[in-house]
Amino acid sequence: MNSKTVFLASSSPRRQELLAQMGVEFSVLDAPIDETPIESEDAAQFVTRMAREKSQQGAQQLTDEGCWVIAGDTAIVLDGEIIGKPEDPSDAQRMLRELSGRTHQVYSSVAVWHLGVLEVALNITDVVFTELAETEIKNYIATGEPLDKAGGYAIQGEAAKWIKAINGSYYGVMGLPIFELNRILQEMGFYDPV
Ligand SMILES: Cc1cn([C@H]2C[C@H](O)[C@@H](COP(=O)(O)OP(=O)(O)OP(=O)(O)O)O2)c(=O)[nH]c1=O
Repeated sequence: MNSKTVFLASSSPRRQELLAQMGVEFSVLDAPIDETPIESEDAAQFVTRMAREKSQQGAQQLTDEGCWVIAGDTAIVLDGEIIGKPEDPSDAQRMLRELSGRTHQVYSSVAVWHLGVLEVALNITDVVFTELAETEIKNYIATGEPLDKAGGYAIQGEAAKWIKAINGSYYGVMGLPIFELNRILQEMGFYDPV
């Protein structure tokens, strides 16, 4: 049992579910930041900066330096271009048409803040999508599932049936690269020695 005080700076139910799956006990913090990419940065720089800023924002709300603050960010990358979350159903339709029959990358970062030290890791996973018919896209959008997800789909939801293969981390695609997070926590001395 680990008695550390942990905060997850995220409103994402997926990140909450995956951190709980790791066996970490935590409270949730709302850490809103400006999520606009800077023109000069690439996808890797963008998603790692987002996770860093979310965890720093969360840490600023706390008075106890000894707390642990975890945050993450997930973006879809197609032909080197970052695809964020759809703004509305027609934006989701545009994204799913673009992803149809192609392989894209999911960039998923995780950052941990503790005692003023910040560590960040990035997972990049290839996702192979089958060809999608217009009616499939329409019906999927009607479920509401795409709207709060990067790229307009959820691997853990109905979109699972369209994913031929992934090369990388399922948990990264879902929103929290668990393996990388565990490694950072080990390196930062989160776990009690056995
Ligand atoms: C690709 C993909 C993304 N997603 C989700 C994970 C994230 O919640 C979301 C990406 O948006 P993010 O901006 O990374 O996160 P968020 O706004 O949901 O939460 P917060 O910033 O407060 O931490 O997309 C899935 O649930 N399944 C998937 O297959």
